[in-house]
Formats: sequence, structure tokens, C-alpha cells
Amino acid sequence: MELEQSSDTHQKNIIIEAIDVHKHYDTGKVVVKALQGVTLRIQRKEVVAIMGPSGCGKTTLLNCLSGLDRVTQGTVRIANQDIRDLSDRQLTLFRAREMGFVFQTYNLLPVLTGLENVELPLLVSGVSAREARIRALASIEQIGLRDWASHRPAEMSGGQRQRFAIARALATTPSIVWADEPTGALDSVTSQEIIDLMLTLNHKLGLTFVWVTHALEIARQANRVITMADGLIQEDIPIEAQASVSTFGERGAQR
Ligand SMILES: Nc1ncnc2c1ncn2[C@@H]1O[C@H](COP(=O)(O)OP(=O)(O)OP(=O)(O)O)[C@@H](O)[C@H]1O
Repeated sequence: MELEQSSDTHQKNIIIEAIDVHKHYDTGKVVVKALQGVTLRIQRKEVVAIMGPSGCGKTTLLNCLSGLDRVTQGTVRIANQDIRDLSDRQLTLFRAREMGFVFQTYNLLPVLTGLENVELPLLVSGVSAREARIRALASIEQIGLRDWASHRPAEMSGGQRQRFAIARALATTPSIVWADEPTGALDSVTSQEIIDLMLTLNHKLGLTFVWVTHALEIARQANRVITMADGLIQEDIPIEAQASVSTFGERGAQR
């Protein structure tokens, strides 16, 4: 009975579920089988790192799980919503409500200030200008850069830009933040500051994070590391259960 209850709680806490996901890219000349049957479940509040050699399908998996791209075959459920059942428009709204995105290259609009960049997704999702300002400032407060709100990205360091990108991802109060190589363009000290910020937000706000990374020193700070090879999950190990992080890391970090 107790077992049943605990497995029920486990099921309820699952926020990301992929079942036998395939993704093929038809380039006209060849069909690239980027994902070849990925099944995984991620619980609320987990911090999951996805590693693996270049071309193994990490970004494709992130795009398919987050609904930035459609799967060729298989099921993706986010917060119990099967995203295949959503039209493109519904999926866009669902993403805006449930998810935030952080990319290696920040993707801030250069003509807007930090504050305006953070306000943008709120305005796009229909929040009033007044409310957007309040929420964007609260989000910037979380990343500790209130004094930089009126600066444009060109005036900021890489770390500050990435902090604003994180503030933008937080502004819509998502439950999941996807980060594709979030520290790929940063030096090691700044990388660690960005990781510390995401881990703090995970603790404080209970956000679920999925990081795609090549860096072992980043991955080992997640709760769980998934290593991919050739479009499949090769290893899926909670950090505390890893007998030797360096062993998996040497494989995972290969490019
Ligand atoms: N739009 C596309 N059209 C055709 N092939 C693609 C497309 N996107 C990715 N691929 C191919 O799918 C495979 C997986 O690519 P993906 O970008 O997911 O790998 P990755 O593990 O994220 O690589 P990296 O670490 O270099 O970013 C690769 O063979 C890649 O060339």
C-alpha cells in the first residue's frame, strides 16, 4: 500500500515525460535520425544536465521536449499535457506560460534595455504594461541587477547579459527553465556565478531546470546527469548515485 502511494506521488510530481520519442530531419538527400526512441521522466524541482558528444541529439531533445519542435513519433507530456494535442498557437501560449528559455548567445534584443528585454515576453503574453513593469522589476531583483535595468545589452558583460536572459525566462513565472549551453560563452568564474544563480532559483522558487552542457564541472552540479549517444539515452544517473563522476564525464564530455 505504502509503495503504491509513493509511486502515485512520484507520478504526480512528473513534470516532463517523453515516451519513445523519435525525431527525423529530412534534408531532401538524407534522413537524419537525431532521436531514436528516447524515454525519460523528470520530476518537478529536479535540475537535470544533458551531456554527450557533438551531434548526439541534445539540442534536438531539448527542442522536442520544450515544444520548440514537433516530434516525428512518440509522446511528450509537460505538466500532464500531451503537447501533440495542441495546435501551434496553443503550443506557443502553453510554452509562454509554463517555460522559460536561456541560450548560449543570450538572445537579448540589442535595441532594448535590460528591463525592456525582460518585459517583452510578458507584453507578448498579454500582460498590461503596468503589470509587466512590476513583474519585470521583481524578476530583475531576483538576479541582482536592478542597477543595470536601464542599460542596453551592448553595455553589459556576458555574465550580466546571461543574468538578464535568466530574468526574462523567470518573468512569466514558468515551472520549467530550459538552458542550452547557458555558460558556453562565459569564462569559468562567470559560468559558476550563472550556475549558482540557477541553483538558487531552483531552491527558492522550486523551478525545474534542464541544462544542455558539454562541461562536466557544470553537469556534476545538477541532481541528475543524462548522457546521450547517437540519439539515445546512454546513461541516466542521479548525481549522488554516481560511483565515479569522472568516468561518465570523460565519455560525456567527448566532442
Ligand atoms: N534542422 C536540422 N536539419 C537537419 N539535421 C539536423 C537539424 N538539426 C540537427 N540536425 C542533425 O541532428 C543531429 C543531432 O543534432 P543536435 O544539434 O541535436 O546535436 P547536439 O548533441 O546538440 O550537438 P552539439 O553538441 O554540437 O550542439 C546531428 O546529426 C545534426 O546534424
